[in-house]
Amino acid sequence: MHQSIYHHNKEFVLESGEIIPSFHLQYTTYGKLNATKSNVVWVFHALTANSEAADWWPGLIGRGKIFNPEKHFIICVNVPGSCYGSISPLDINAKTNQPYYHEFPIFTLRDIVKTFQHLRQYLQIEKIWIGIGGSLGGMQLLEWAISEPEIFENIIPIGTNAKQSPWGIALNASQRMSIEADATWKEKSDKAGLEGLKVARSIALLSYRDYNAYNTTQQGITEDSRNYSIDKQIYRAETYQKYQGEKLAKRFNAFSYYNLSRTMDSHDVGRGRDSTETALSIIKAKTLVIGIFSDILFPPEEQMFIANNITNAEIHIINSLFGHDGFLLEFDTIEKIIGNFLNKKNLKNE
Ligand SMILES: CC(=O)SCCNC(=O)CCNC(=O)[C@H](O)C(C)(C)COP(=O)(O)OP(=O)(O)OC[C@H]1O[C@@H](n2cnc3c(N)ncnc32)[C@H](O)[C@@H]1OP(=O)(O)O
Ligand SMILES: N[C@@H](CCO)C(=O)O
Repeated sequence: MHQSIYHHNKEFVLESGEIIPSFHLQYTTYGKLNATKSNVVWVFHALTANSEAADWWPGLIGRGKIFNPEKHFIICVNVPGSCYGSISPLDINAKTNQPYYHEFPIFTLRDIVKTFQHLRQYLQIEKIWIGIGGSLGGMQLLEWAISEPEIFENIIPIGTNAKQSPWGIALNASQRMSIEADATWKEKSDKAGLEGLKVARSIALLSYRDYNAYNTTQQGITEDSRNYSIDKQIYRAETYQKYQGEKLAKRFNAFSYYNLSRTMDSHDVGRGRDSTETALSIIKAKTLVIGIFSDILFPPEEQMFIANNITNAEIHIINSLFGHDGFLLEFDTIEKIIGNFLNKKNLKNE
């Protein structure tokens, strides 16, 4: 594993028209580029992950796995706006000499892809054998496969969409409202909005799981409250929500979260390209779309829409108890589907 930072010390114009003096990207690589540079696997991470893809996708990336550093050159880049090493709201704004905080510009998916294209050129990568990503990662992948259709040989978008849905926007807007309602949110401090962030994660989690998941894992009351009277009992589903909020607040910040949710809401591969369908039809890569039946955030209909509009795309919808988060947990099933796809297409995986 190798971690690096790419510094782009030139002005960068965002889709909004805002100009930033420079940007930097934290990226992690596993394995080596082969002589023909034909073994690149570009992994795109989701909302709160980082560039260390083998850590959060251990069932897919690693020695003996389908994406194997002994054979492949695997790269994952932390998205601009996130808090794991790339340009972020906590960085110093050269114009004010203060952290950006609330002034951090929104990177659209198209802006993110443009920063990745600079990194690709810097690394002298001409072709990407496989691009793969779930959720926000899939959004990056689709946007890139449309803006540079010659670059990707194969793409595997998972649990994602081509345009953020009103449902997704409503969920993100509610999460932003919870951050805005935090009395500390207006403060210029790294810790501003952390209580609101906890609530935001709790709201988000409801869309990452579903009714059955909670029924299966969060029945009943906590051990501690077993002898309490009925009005004082504490429900496991409640402590779960609270715990998940606390857990995120320990490793993330409200500024990155707020901004990345705006990034997601701006997602529309059809913007300025006639229509979403037309945009998807530009993709030339062999495409495997994977969805999850229990995903209520990016439901199977959205996966079918993607597959129906990309020439010869293959689609699989899998079962998972974990809803949307199934893309981070159903390794065995996903690995098998990818393996079959590669075999069927006679794609060498050497
Ligand atoms: C630096 C970094 O860490 S970034 C990279 C890591 N993060 C990422 O990659 C982001 C993507 N990953 C994720 O979103 C998550 O890790 C997932 C979806 C893969 C898995 O989610 P998890 O939270 O581990 O799973 P799950 O929903 O089953 O919850 C289990 C946790 O809740 C706790 N829990 C379960 N039920 C309850 C309850 N009733 N009350 C309180 N806590 C509970 C468990 O003890 C466990 O705690 P732990 O995480 O400290 O071990
Ligand atoms: N659990 C994922 C959900 C977003 O797809 C994350 O935290 O990044």
